[in-house]
Amino acid sequence: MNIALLGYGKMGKAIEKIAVDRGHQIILKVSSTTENFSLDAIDVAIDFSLPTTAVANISECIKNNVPVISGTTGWLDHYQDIVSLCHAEQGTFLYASNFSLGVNIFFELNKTLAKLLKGLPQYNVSMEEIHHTQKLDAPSGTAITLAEGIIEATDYKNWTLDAPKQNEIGILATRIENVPGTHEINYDSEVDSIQIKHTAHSREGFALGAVIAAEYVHDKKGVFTMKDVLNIS
Ligand SMILES: NC(=O)C1=CN([C@@H]2O[C@H](COP(=O)(O)OP(=O)(O)OC[C@H]3O[C@@H](n4cnc5c(N)ncnc54)[C@H](O)[C@@H]3O)[C@@H](O)[C@H]2O)C=CC1
Ligand SMILES: O=C(O)C1=N[C@H](C(=O)O)C[C@H](O)C1
Repeated sequence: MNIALLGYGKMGKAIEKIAVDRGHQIILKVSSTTENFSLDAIDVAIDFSLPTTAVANISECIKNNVPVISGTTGWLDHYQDIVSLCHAEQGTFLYASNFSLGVNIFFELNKTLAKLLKGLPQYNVSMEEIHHTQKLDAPSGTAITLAEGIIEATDYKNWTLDAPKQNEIGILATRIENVPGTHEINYDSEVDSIQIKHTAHSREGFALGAVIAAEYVHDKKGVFTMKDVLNIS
């Protein structure tokens, strides 16, 4: 496939390596210094840019009939606008807060654990996400997806970065130099604790999942998620 990288930072570079190893060509790299670009001859675009640039990048691809996947976090207030645009233009779009195959399994484990603990109010849930110090958004997109999974399965209503009130999931966002991404969910009662945790050892897992997702969508139409890619029902 001919791939456009919309964002050529830490993730763009990790994706380039894996895409080339899998036989693809990177024919466009867009960064903050790119003034104009053409999407001619692009089979699929991969957006890992900034919270402030993702919506424009994704819209441009959809309007030019170029399938696009995005891993950029921090822009999700506009997710439904993008879904509507994609349907209106009969385009192709996939967003994932985390492309790691392991994290997508972890999302399912999280929902199963939440369902199991729904009837046991003595367990109080909380979450910690740890990332590198350059990260622009907090909490992470992954932590928001995890919290939404718990909210869907239980009586919790919201997540918060502040001290949690009744029915709120407290998220602690910690920033430490060079940490690629760690997410931990804790259920604490007076007598014991249950914890589940995913630790990324590098960005390679995110990048591999993104290339696999790009390969999946490039010849399809519609709005997809990693559940479609991984055939999770
Ligand atoms: N969904 C997932 O699996 C993952 C998501 N992320 C997210 O991906 C995004 C990028 O992460 P990193 O690569 O670590 O950030 P980064 O800061 O290293 O790279 C961002 C790049 O975007 C470029 N950029 C600026 N304006 C642009 C524009 N208008 N169009 C295209 N590119 C532009 C910058 O020049 C920079 O190279 C973040 O939102 C991060 O949270 C990061 C890792 C995994
Ligand atoms: O910014 C990052 O680095 C990451 N961002 C994503 C998120 O916000 O969840 C995914 C991953 O944890 C790394």
